[in-house]
Amino acid sequence: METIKSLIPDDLKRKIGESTLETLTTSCSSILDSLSTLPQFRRVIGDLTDPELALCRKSKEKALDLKQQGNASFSKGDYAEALSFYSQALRYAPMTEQVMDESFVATIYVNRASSMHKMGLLQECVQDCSRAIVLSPVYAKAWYRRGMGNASLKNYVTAIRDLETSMSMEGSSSGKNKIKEELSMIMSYFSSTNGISSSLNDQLKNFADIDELHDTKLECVATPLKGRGMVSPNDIPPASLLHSEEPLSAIVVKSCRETHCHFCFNEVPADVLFCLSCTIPIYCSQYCQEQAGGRQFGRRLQNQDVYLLQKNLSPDIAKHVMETVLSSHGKYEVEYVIPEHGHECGGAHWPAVLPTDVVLAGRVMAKFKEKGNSSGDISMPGKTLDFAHNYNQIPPDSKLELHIYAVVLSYCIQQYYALDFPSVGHAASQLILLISQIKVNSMAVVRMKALDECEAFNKSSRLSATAFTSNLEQVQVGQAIYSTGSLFNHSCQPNIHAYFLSRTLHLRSTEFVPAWYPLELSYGPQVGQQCLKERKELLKERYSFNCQCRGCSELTLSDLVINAFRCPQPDCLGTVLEMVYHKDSKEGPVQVSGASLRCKLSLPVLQQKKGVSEVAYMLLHEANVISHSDPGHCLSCGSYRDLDSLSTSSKAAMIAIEKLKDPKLSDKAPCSLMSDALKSLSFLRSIRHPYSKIVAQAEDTIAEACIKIGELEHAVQHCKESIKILEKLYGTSHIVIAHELMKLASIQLTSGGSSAALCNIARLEAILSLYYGPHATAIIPNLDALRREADSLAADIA
Ligand SMILES: C[S@@+](CC[C@H](N)C(=O)[O-])C[C@H]1O[C@@H](n2cnc3c(N)ncnc32)[C@H](O)[C@@H]1O
Repeated sequence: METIKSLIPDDLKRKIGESTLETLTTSCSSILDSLSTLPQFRRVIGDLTDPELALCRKSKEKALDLKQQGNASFSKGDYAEALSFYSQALRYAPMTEQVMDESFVATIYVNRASSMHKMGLLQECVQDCSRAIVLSPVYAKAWYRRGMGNASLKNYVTAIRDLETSMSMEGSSSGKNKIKEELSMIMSYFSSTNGISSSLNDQLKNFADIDELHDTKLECVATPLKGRGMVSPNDIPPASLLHSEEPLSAIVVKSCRETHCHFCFNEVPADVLFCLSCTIPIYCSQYCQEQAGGRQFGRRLQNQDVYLLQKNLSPDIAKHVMETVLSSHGKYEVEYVIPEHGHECGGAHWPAVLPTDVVLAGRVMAKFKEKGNSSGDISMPGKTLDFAHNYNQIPPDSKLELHIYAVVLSYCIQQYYALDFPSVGHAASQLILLISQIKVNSMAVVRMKALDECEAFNKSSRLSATAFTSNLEQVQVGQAIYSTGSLFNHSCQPNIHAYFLSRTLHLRSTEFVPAWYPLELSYGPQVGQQCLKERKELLKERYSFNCQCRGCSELTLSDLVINAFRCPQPDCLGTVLEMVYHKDSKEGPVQVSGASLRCKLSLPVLQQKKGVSEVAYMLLHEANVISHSDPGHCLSCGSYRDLDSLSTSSKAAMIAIEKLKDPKLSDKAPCSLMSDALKSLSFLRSIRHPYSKIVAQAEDTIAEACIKIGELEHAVQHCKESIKILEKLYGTSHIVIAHELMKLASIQLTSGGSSAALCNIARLEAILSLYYGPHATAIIPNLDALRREADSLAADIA
């Protein structure tokens, strides 16, 4: 990007920076004229799109080398390392029908299956064997390993069939004898267990998704301040599932490229699959592989295969082979989908290099192209997608980047479709609008992250105090654009909650919403999380709009206390702020200003010692209050504090407390560190407002440290203090409170406070069902384990 930027003359940069929707076509024509003639630009495009230079090409030599390294690791007993080498070998092995060496790929699958069998990954082992069998139905070793995997899974009937099949295909007599031995052992075990088996299907049933019916009507209406928005003509009760939707297009984020499926965004299992044509995407299953790549895995049984099988094998065995191959192939209903990654892997690596937003725009464009847009006009989506783009509000430097990326993307896509991208400004301007639409409307697909301690907890049969010692974290795994989802506006005090199962968006009401009232979700910032000023800045920077939500047009209690100091008067709960809020002179949103602006409160009003929320209300709603209060004065009684020195000492106290987080300290935190932290906490309490978020964070950090050193009673106290503050900032039914309750309940369960824990678990369940309904178990890591523990305790108490 920087190379191309440097090639653009300064006057053109200025013209682009000042461009508006009206002048976009002209600025695009100018950049096309300027770049297309430059040899350096042609070289950059060549590097990105020339298959000969691509870094993502398959290579049988590399696959062979990796397979051998896998064999070496297997021989020395390092099965995890072997698994990783075999996976990399599969990544590089050519797999398209024309060039695939089927027996080579089948061997790697079986070798990987053997490593997984050794590691106890039994289902994954059986799956890899089935993949090998699809490629090479008469491969005796694949049947043998599948039989052994099924036997370990106690699927004895199938295991016996697999081993019989293997025996009938095995050429060597020593090999046949070995299989015979295994077979007789499994048969005798099978008869001794009376044929009890747990089939894979039985286990998979547990994962069935719960589908809720919902018939909420949604309508898109024009709003005075936020463009279009969504409402319902009916009253909506809390916790109603309002909407579910598949994305128009989606892409995995760069940080998750090696860990999460590039189609559904779930973490990949040990038997990870790869793109058949290039080495970039990874998939969790054949289904995702086909949806993204658009090609069938392996090959289907041909007529001559069937003939040969029937000729060479007994009818029973031939039937078992055909059923296995067909069930591995025909597991999913094949519907025509436009492959998401199909147009990207023609031997070029631009999808791995360009920013996520730009590649996502390319995906949307390719979908429109493949949906039968025969005109060859690849600039259609910008016109067709009816989404906001906010082009005029975008900062000048971002406009320049958009121009460059639009030109680069058009060359990349052009290479795959062998189209002549119209080298006119209008086409490029449509692409710019499409990328801007993606920036404004795409959503971050997120997952709740389980922490390391939680994993340990899951494995142990009894609850451990370290189970939920850290907060659950939301991590972004993908970026996706949804047709209806994009019409919901943002609120810092949302009344609906968005979450994702795989890549499907779900929207659920978190409170009662009357008919025709705006249904709004949060694009990120929320009241309680940051103060008004920070929220507004973030939305402006990330989405280029000035937030007009209910949380930003009325000053809330949370905004007045979140970063506040406490009043120096011991009996006053007033708040001392570093900045001053005032209402805009025009009837409109709250403006936030720095120290120079005055608060509109008269001294008599201040002297009445109003509560914080009353003061907040008057501050903005009573036109006659006059401003004479500088920052540093209590909003209730007017008393003064020196904020400069308080800020410095507050930061120093936080640093002392944060030292407890150092992972090197683990459970051996020296006493002096804890006593320093406790002194700092008590200092913070003396200067910060009792509802300040900084105090909540300090309480939380100390609670976690107390758990590490086994001081569970103290941990409970600090955790409770933190929750009390968070309730003031977010409200009592916010999802943040549920996460904290999860931690508190788990400590209480361990420290013997079982009835208090059960109460907290009941509260947490109520909040989770508001936000996630029956999907809570699928979303919140380890919730099931906590529920099991609570159930057994409830039974003990009863
Ligand atoms: C995802 S779109 C939502 C639908 C959009 N209002 C429309 O007409 O297409 C996001 C855009 O809606 C507007 N918007 C959403 N929430 C807003 C808010 N709280 N305040 C002001 N504008 C908002 C902004 O223009 C923003 O860039």
